[in-house]
Amino acid sequence: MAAPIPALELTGLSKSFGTAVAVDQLSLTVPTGSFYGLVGPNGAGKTTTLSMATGLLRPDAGSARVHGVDVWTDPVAAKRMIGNLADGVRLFDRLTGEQLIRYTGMLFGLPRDELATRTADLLRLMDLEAAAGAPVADYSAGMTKKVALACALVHAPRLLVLDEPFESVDPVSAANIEDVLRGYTGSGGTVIVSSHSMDLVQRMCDHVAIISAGRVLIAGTVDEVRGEATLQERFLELVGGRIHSEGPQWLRQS
Ligand SMILES: Nc1ncnc2c1ncn2[C@@H]1O[C@H](COP(=O)(O)OP(=O)(O)OP(=O)(O)O)[C@@H](O)[C@H]1O
Repeated sequence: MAAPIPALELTGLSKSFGTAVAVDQLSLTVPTGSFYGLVGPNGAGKTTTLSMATGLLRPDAGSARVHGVDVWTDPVAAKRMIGNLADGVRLFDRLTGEQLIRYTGMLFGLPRDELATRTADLLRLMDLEAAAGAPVADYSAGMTKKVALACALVHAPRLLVLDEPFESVDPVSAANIEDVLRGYTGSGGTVIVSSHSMDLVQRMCDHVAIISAGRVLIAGTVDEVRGEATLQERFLELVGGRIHSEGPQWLRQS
């Protein structure tokens, strides 16, 4: 029997900025229906990888396929299947939260009635109903993150690519979002999420890849990767870089 087509398949992805290699022949297979965590130290290449995987940044080499569709040769078909919460991408923040979600849904050609229902559902889910009529420019960091996440969900994509989705999000909203994402993967959707929270990845994800210096150090199910240790311990063991110190002398207060 032929192997099932993965939700996301990255093959030999590479990207340099000048002489600095950000992503170095990175390959990764994200199975359909998985909740996949991408972790790594600052500057490891997570955002660069996800930007190339979602059609935002052209790779120097390699390919990205979403459910078998090449992101760079057939971008329209691929992007229809992707919901993307990207790091550092500007939103049309003169729009209100409600307008921004509706506008995003319109770009995907959703019918007006359906869009009204989805927008209302998403505003409720993200606890943004009270702020729905305010311009996104006036939102807090966490509210901005939540409205961007709502935009990523509105067209019910088959693959969700979320760069640090819980950063700045309050615990109640995070728990609500977590429930929705679990329901989504339970129904066959796929999530790939980058995070610095090992606890969150260990709790939520069934697969994880640890990347460092633009390469995959290890990838597999969370249980395979962590073995007998916690994910945090495994991460520190593989990535290194701990400085066992109480800080410089000049900082000490006594
Ligand atoms: N537009 C750019 N121009 C120059 N260098 C860049 C650019 N984008 C990323 N880099 C470099 O590429 C490397 C990988 O960056 P990237 O943002 O992908 O890391 P990251 O794993 O997402 O880090 P963090 O956890 O800090 O968000 C870093 O060395 C960074 O300085």
